[in-house]
Amino acid sequence: MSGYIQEDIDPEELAHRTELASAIAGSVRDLIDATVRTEVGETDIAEARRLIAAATEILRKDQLPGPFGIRFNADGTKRSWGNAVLGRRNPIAPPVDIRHETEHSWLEVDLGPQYEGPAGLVHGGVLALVFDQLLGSTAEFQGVPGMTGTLTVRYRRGTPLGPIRGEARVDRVEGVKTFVTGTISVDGEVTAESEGIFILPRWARGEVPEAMRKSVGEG
Ligand SMILES: CCCCCCCCCCCC(=O)SCCNC(=O)CCNC(=O)[C@H](O)C(C)(C)COP(=O)(O)OP(=O)(O)OC[C@H]1O[C@@H](n2cnc3c(N)ncnc32)[C@H](O)[C@@H]1OP(=O)(O)O
Repeated sequence: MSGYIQEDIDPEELAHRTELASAIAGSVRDLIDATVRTEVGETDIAEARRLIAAATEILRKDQLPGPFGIRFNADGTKRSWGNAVLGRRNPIAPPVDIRHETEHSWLEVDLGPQYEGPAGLVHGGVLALVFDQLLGSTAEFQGVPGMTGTLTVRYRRGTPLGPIRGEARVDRVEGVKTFVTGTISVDGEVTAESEGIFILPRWARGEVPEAMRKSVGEG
């Protein structure tokens, strides 16, 4: 499966690259927030655009020919830096850190004004995005990974922008299908719930490298 790249990098160098990735993405996240909420006038907008164009030109000096993909060391250590939810180097990603316990997985993340849907509330598609990753990662961690076949979300009440908590657990496994359920809550109150069916695709059912197989559905 293309897009999965084995790329052995020694731990010290990897820590350095991770720091750089997080730093540039953090700066751009700040820029996104500043852009959404700016009230400055035409002159400042023109000046900001000139500086952004200069920064873009610097980053364009050396680019990947396509998306980042999923890169892993021989030991299975994985980098999904382009992932829309987890991606360390993707300013679109909050980014989310998913924690795995024996029975369940969880995350806490602050969703700011760039994720707005209804006034002051998180966009429903963004919540679906977070669920997709949380539930998919939960299936992967439990050793029953898959790609999202079906994801349903029930929005029980509006989710205010700000800190949210997500939790998920595997409900059951039927053959190649893993059923995962989860909730998103704010201040202990559930605002949305979800069920996902994660299916181990045909290409991953045979002999594929373990690190790649473990990545299916995790991103
Ligand atoms: C490439 C990089 C990877 C790695 C990708 C990693 C990135 C992941 C990022 C986070 C998660 C995502 O967003 S994933 C991206 C969004 N999802 C996708 O793009 C998936 C697109 N769809 C597909 O690739 C495929 O349709 C699959 C894998 C879902 C299923 O195809 P398949 O593998 O051929 O399945 P098949 O053998 O026919 O069926 C197996 C069983 O599942 C049932 N089944 C089949 N489809 C569905 C379905 N949509 N919803 C429910 N159930 C279904 C069948 O009835 C059958 O049940 P029974 O007869 O056994 O009872």
